[in-house]
Amino acid sequence: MLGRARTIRATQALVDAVAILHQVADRDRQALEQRRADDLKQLRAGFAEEAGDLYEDHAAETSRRRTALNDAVTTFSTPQHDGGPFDVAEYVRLGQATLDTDLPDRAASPTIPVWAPLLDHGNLVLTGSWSDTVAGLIRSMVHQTLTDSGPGQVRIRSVDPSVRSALAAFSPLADVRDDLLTPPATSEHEVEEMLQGLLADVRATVDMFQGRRSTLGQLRRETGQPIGTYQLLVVTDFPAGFSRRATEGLLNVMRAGPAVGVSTIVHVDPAFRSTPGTPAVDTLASQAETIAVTDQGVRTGWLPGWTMTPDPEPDLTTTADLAEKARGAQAPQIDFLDCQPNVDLLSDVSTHRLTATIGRAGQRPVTLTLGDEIDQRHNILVSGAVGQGKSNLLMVLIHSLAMRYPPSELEMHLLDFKEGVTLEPLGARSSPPSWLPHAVSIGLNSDRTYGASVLSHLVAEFERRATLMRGHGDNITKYRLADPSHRMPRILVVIDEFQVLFDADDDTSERALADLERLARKGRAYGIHLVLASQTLSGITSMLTKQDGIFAQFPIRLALKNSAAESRAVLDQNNTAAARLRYRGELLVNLDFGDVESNRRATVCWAQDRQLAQLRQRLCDHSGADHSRRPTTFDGAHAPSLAEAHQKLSGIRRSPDSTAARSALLGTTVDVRSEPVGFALTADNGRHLAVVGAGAPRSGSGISEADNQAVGALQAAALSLAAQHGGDGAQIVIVDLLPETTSTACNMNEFTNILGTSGVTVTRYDNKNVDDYLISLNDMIESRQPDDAPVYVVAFGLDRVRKFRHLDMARGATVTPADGVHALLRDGPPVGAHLLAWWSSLRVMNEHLGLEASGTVDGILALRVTSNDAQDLFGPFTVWKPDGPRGLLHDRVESSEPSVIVPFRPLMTAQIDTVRQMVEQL
Ligand SMILES: Nc1ncnc2c1ncn2[C@@H]1O[C@H](COP(=O)(O)OP(=O)(O)OP(=O)(O)O)[C@@H](O)[C@H]1O
Repeated sequence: MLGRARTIRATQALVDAVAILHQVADRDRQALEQRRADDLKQLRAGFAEEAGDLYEDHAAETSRRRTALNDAVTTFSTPQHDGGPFDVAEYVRLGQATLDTDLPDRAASPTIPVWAPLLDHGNLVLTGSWSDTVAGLIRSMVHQTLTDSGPGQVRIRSVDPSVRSALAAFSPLADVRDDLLTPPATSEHEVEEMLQGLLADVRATVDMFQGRRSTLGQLRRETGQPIGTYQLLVVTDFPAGFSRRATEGLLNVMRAGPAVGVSTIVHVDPAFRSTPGTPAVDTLASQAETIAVTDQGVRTGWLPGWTMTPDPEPDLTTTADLAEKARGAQAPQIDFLDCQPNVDLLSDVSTHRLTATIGRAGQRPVTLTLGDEIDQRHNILVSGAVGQGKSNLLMVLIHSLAMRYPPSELEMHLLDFKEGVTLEPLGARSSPPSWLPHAVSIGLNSDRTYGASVLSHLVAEFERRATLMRGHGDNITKYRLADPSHRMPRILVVIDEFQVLFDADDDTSERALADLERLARKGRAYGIHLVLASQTLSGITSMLTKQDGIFAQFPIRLALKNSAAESRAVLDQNNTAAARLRYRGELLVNLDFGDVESNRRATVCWAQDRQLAQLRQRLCDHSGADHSRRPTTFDGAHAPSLAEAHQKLSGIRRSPDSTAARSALLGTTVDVRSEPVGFALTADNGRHLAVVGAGAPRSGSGISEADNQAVGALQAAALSLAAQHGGDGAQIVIVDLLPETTSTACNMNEFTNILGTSGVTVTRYDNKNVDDYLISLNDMIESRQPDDAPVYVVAFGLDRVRKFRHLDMARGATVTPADGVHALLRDGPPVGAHLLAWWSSLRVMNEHLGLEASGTVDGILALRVTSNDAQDLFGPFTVWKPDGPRGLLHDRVESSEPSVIVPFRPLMTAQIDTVRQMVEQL
């Protein structure tokens, strides 16, 4: 602002000074001519002395005036720019002008800096044959336009039919954003197209002015928003390449453009002839200030009588810096809370609609309405390239809604498929409570299985609602109006990077797509609204359009800056406007399925993490921070700890009935409820569990032995069984054949000690005595009675038994360890004996089980096994690519298909005391 005020004052001063100087110059010239004549006369008359004085007087006078003028323009020669987005190069400096005089001492002539009005003010027409001077002047003007305007503010377009490539040095800008420097138009057709595009831009901005007489700069300053777009069109060798239509277009752009941010520099080469019937060059010149480059020098139309010496060309190597600045350009921030309307916290009802305020367009708030019966806009599609403000936009949308509606009016399911922490603070881990009370489930680092399960949960909810509503109208509004006591919150489902759901061509993808389609088409009636966000929609559009266009159910399109291809994907085939956005946080709001006519530019308000946390704290306070309503958080990258396993045990009470089935807890479901998953150990034959596959990746994954999933699953199983039995005489036999490093990393010693405090009898075997123990199982099973207290053999690393089928005759053995294990497998469950064992290799497990025991194990938990092994285990159609902490659990009796679980982590060193205390309190 300051810079502009100074610029205006300085401009005025300059104009005044130049006017004075013109008068002076004219008077001087007349006087000079008169005096010259007199001089000659006098000289001839021999009065040489007097003539000398006269010349001296003139030199002194002009020097005095020059000093005064230079003083007047000093401010102007150093324009003030604060580097903000509102800066615009209103004037560009061309060089120094010297007053044409016939004085013998030209150095004594006055000189002034020459500034040309440009953006927001006018156009320039530069005539002269193509030369270094012409090229230099053009480059200098473009360079200043870019340096003196806010970064990324001005787009340069060019018409270059003779391929002069005068602007080649600015090409780094095109790498930042293809619209910052578009390829030059060279053919007549391209020139016409470019001018049509510019005219459309001009018209769109004129519309935005709504009849106000103003310039774009004034409008921006008034609104505090970088609305509209500044563009500089550079034409070389006019009229070459210009058809009559293009010339008329150019004239229109020159006439109407400057006030709305489009200025033009036209180089006219007198060597080129115009197409007959086209407006003459003079007509162009009437819309511009003129500069003439001739052999006699450079003259400007606005300083007649002065000759200009152009400034040296600027250092064009700095264009890379300009490009870098443009890359980092950011919209002015609009505070999230300032942007929100003045409504009471958590006081709105969602019977008719949901309303959120996400930013501003000029001074007007940008409000989105979902679910309204008249507008029929129910779902939102969001896109934005990396780092363009998508996370912020989603957080703004979520929190704007959360402020208005209480959780009884609005519930949310939030899913994030990218590795990120955006949603994490919304989960229930925070203290004091600052989670999002509206969130039912939050999926961080979600995987496809989880995503698909959220969608099927929502489909189930939708069906539940459909049944409820029967007889009360066919949509949520009617249902709620029919009887105000009907409580039915609307549900908002936000899925960031949702395309990940369709990454593979498999069952999960198919299921997810089918559910998503149902929700998108029918969910609206039941108050379920989808917000799907993505960086890269273009890859999946074809897939989604094949399904009869899911996107046709998403009237609201929100596009942050992205490539032209993405812009087409999120908006419309003909709509590349998102590629021309300039800032992070600048948004194209389109409420009409991406139709190009409905584009509206806005700036998303900016929500700071701390501000949102405080807001959520207030929301938690207001809604009573009902702990039973904490969101369930599923973090795909993390396995639940044993301490959490223990918390989940609170649901599994000790049963006084000793014959009741006990459940060995192994992990949690990959779904909205994130529930404990157990394997029931009943007295039926086959109730054993085999864990198979590597428990941790071999190397380089960042997952260490301390996270060994096989150990974690079996520790949780043992701990949960102990919790269910306590002191009823049950036994847990730990067979620890783990390599020492794994055993130590997973705190097996501490774990066994803790288990011992639970009331069950714990015994432990290792490599040294495992053979004898396994052999003894044969007799043990034979001697047991059905009423005996259960015994659970929990074997960690059974494939490390070296002499599994070895009959040790030397010691008089009559059975092998294999016989003992087979006896347990075959006959154990009816007499309360169960095996839970881990083999890291499927081959070894098959060898161990052999024909004798095949089919005697109902439960298989596969960890890191190959796809072939997974198909051997679960059937030829199984797709299993374990990535992260996941296991595929199949209870062959209970279900026809395996399901994905997240196995618990082994006992962590940091949790030893916590888990010990928990077990002591059982
Ligand atoms: N509306 C906005 N106003 C001001 N600054 C913003 C706005 N939106 C984003 N920014 C700036 O851009 C940065 C990136 O924003 P954000 O994390 O939302 O981007 P993103 O598109 O989600 O990025 P990514 O996909 O890479 O995680 C923010 O840290 C902030 O500095």
